[in-house]
Amino acid sequence: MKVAFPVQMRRIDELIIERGIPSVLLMENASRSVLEEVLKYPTVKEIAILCGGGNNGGDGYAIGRLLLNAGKTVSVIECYHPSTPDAIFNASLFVSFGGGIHACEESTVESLLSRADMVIDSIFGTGFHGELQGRVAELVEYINGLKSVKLAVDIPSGVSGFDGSVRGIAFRADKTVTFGAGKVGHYLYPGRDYCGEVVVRSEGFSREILDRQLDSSVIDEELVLELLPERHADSHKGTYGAVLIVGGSEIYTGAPFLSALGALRSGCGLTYTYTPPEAAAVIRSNLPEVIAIVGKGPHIFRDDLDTIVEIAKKADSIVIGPGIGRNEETAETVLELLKVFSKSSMVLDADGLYALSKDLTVLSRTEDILLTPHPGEFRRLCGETDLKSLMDFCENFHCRVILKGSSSVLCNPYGKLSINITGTTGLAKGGSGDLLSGTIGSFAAQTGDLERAGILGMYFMGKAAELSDESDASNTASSIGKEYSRVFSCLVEGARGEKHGIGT
Ligand SMILES: NC(=O)C1=CN([C@@H]2O[C@H](COP(=O)(O)OP(=O)(O)OC[C@H]3O[C@@H](n4cnc5c(N)ncnc54)[C@H](O)[C@@H]3O)[C@@H](O)[C@H]2O)[C@@H](O)CC1
Ligand SMILES: Nc1ncnc2c1ncn2[C@@H]1O[C@H](COP(=O)(O)OP(=O)(O)O)[C@@H](O)[C@H]1O
Ligand SMILES: [K+]
Repeated sequence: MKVAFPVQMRRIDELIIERGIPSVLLMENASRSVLEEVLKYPTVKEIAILCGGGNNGGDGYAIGRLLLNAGKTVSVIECYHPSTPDAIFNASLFVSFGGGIHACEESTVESLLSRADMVIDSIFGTGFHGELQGRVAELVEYINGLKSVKLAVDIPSGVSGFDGSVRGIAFRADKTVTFGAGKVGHYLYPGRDYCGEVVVRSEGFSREILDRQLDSSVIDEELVLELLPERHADSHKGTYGAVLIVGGSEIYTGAPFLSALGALRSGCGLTYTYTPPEAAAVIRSNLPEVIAIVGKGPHIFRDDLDTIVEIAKKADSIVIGPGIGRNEETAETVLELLKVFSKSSMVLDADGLYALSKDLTVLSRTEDILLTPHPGEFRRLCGETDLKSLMDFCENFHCRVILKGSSSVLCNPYGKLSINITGTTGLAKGGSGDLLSGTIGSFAAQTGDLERAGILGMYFMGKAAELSDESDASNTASSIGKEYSRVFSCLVEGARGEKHGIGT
């Protein structure tokens, strides 16, 4: 599902208006779709709408008029004077259809809000920046404490549509009705928490313009089915690629095992690991299908370089880092490997990223690398962890990065985002990152495309956690890796349903 940055959405609105649909008609269409969503709550009779001065406020006045016509009791609370032509027009229409407007400073506003069955937030939309302040912040905080149904128009006020960040207070919605396409800020935390259920309504928008203007996505089943490598009856292990995982140390003996589990279970033809002996023993006793090559010492050292390079000749992708540790010689060896493999398809994870932080210039020589840091690791590389910094980093170093979290974002050098929203708190436990890196390495070996592999890997691990029978608290990366089979089955069933018009 395509998603938009606010600036892209503004451009889409402009293009549609240039084609001849008046902006006020776009506003009417948007407001009608909100009306339909409100009418899905049959017990809601009395509604309070907070309106800002921009076009989001304009939507609010139009929604108010439509709700009055639908027989509801409606009060508008004016947070800012209407200032755009469409907001001014719709505010006056609301009044001429008998609507009542209250200034937000009025002392009766709180009791009016507490009486309402539903509160609609039409204060700010995609034009919001900064922080809610003064009386508006006070009212939003008051509303957040009420039991009524809360619905946000386009995006909850206080949430940045660009990156989901919230400074101070924001409206906490049960449902957010958005127009044309979801906004990036709907799907990234903390914004994702404030949106409740996100309903995308695109009546009146042109599919062709949306497709042409937008390249970022929230990863959904449809996209995954498009990207999933096919499996042919007439095939062999060579058809599905080979991955080499380099990692492990005498302390971290399980990480390469988890990474190899991800690789095996996501369909790779051959999985090689190169690890110190203690880590190889774990792999050999748990995953006999893996070709576990044993390193020379308790860590990956310079002495191992030649053998690793030799094995890598058989691999279509290389994962470096799971459990590799922070020994200084190991870090130097990792930097050497990055230079030697500069033309290979590589996933760099965990303490492989620690090694990279010692010399970021190595990135300028790599042609096809995906970094998979969590925010702590990314801060070490970049100094910041916000979305703009991530996008700048990928552009400057011409690389791909997955910034992992409760929502994860894959960013490419051209500012295209792929946002993963699958997953559970069962993944918030040591080991999940290792499982992910091997899964991505496996899909990279199968498809020859790291970005595609990153998208598939994130979705697979998250979906497997969702489908697992284990409770989130007691789930483990090794159990989640074993659930990949269910993800494949679900996708196949979904595809079959779609083919026969059943829907999923
Ligand atoms: N034709 C269109 O462009 C359509 C727009 N629509 C609505 O219009 C919205 C976008 O409208 P606008 O671009 O007018 O943006 P907003 O309605 O979000 O308001 C932006 C205004 O608020 C001010 N502002 C921003 N942050 C502030 C802060 N922290 N404190 C005080 N003031 C602040 C800005 O300076 C600007 O004047 C969308 O979210 C959507 O709801 C829909 O009606 C669909 C059609
Ligand atoms: N609450 C959550 N919801 C969804 N995914 C999560 C959650 N917590 C963690 N994850 C995922 O689990 C993985 C954890 O990776 P990482 O922090 O590197 O862990 P590890 O210490 O196991 O290497 C990431 O892919 C992250 O997106
Ligand atoms: K809003």
